[in-house]
Amino acid sequence: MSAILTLNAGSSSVKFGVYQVAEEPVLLLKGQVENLGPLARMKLQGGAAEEIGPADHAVALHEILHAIQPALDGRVVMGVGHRIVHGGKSFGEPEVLTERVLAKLRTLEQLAPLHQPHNLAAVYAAQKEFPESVQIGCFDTAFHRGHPFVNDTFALPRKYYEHGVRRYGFHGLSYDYITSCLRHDWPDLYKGRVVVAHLGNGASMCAIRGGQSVGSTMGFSALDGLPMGTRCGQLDPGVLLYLMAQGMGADEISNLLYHDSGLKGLSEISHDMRTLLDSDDPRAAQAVDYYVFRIRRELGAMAAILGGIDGLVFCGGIGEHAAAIRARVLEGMEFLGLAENAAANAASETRIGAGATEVLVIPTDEERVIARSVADALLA
Ligand SMILES: Nc1ncnc2c1ncn2[C@@H]1O[C@H](COP(=O)(O)OP(=O)(O)O)[C@@H](O)[C@H]1O
Ligand SMILES: CC(=O)OP(=O)(O)O
Ligand SMILES: [Mg+2]
Repeated sequence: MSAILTLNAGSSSVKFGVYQVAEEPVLLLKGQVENLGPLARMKLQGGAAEEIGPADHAVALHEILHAIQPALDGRVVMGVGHRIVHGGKSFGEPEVLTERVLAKLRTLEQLAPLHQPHNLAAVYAAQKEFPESVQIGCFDTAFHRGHPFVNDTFALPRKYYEHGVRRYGFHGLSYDYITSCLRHDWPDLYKGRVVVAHLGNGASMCAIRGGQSVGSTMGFSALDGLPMGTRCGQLDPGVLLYLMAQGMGADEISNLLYHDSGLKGLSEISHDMRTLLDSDDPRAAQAVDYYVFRIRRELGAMAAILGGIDGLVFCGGIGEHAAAIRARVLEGMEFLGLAENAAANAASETRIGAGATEVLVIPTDEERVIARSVADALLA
């Protein structure tokens, strides 16, 4: 009997899944090491979170390889599927991770420093642990490769576009999963105009028409668009010029924008939405205000790109669990047909809208999208 393992190294967690190989893979075990840092937790689906002490991505991976043994129950891991955040302009489909492909992906590490090095480290670890298995890379950027030119470019001299300075967009595996749910359960919505808000530790929004991405708030790197746990979101490039003129170097600026900004930087308290919502510190309230303001602003932009919207979907850790944030995003949005069904929202039900535009909460499942791609490769 054979199995598929999926590994999804995010900026604050490593999520994993074990599946029985089948055209629609059968889930055997799912879990995550979350809150990476001094107080990381291992959480298996259906179980309570267990403190595992300090863990970075490497420790998390080690713990995961240990935790999956009972679920494998003697099954051989035939394929390991990896979330690879940046596929650059070359990769629009899942790829077998040969040495040639990996060499290309290493050149993109600088564009996604919170993810790409960890994604690739997981590949090397899996190659070692499961030498007989095929490694498949599934790219966050792939879902957006069909963007129209105006949404794929910056207004820089053309040669930069040719060199790959483009608006790639990310969270594509999540959008792919949400789109597959719409196709299955909400076929009319699938054919229509939908905005998906993936609000996790990283956050972005995507405009989807007929199942195809036509716009994303994220751009060249996973810094652009919405503010995130520790990332700044959209920033006037003049700020960077100013900081450089003040004597800050590239590494220092990178650290500022990726690690010390966003909710953490604005609140000076935490990157974690739960902590901020529980706090009565005015700085926490201001950070949340800014977060909501930017989501609402981008919602307007996405609706304009689509020429109106038929549905809004919330997903990601915050999108799935923070009813207060969803309520504030929907407030006063009647001009887009959006209204909140307060009881349904408070209970995080699937349908939380009370207006003409459908509003859904759909738990995303990047692991399943990865597992499907591995199954396709194994069964081809
Ligand atoms: N009940 C909750 N209320 C508010 N925010 C939550 C809740 N549960 C999780 N979150 C937020 O979700 C974030 C993690 O989202 P997730 O999508 O799992 O992260 P990642 O981007 O690492 O994949 C946490 O930083 C936390 O702020
Ligand atoms: C691309 C990105 O920001 O991913 P995550 O939300 O997992 O950090
Ligand atoms: Mg994530």
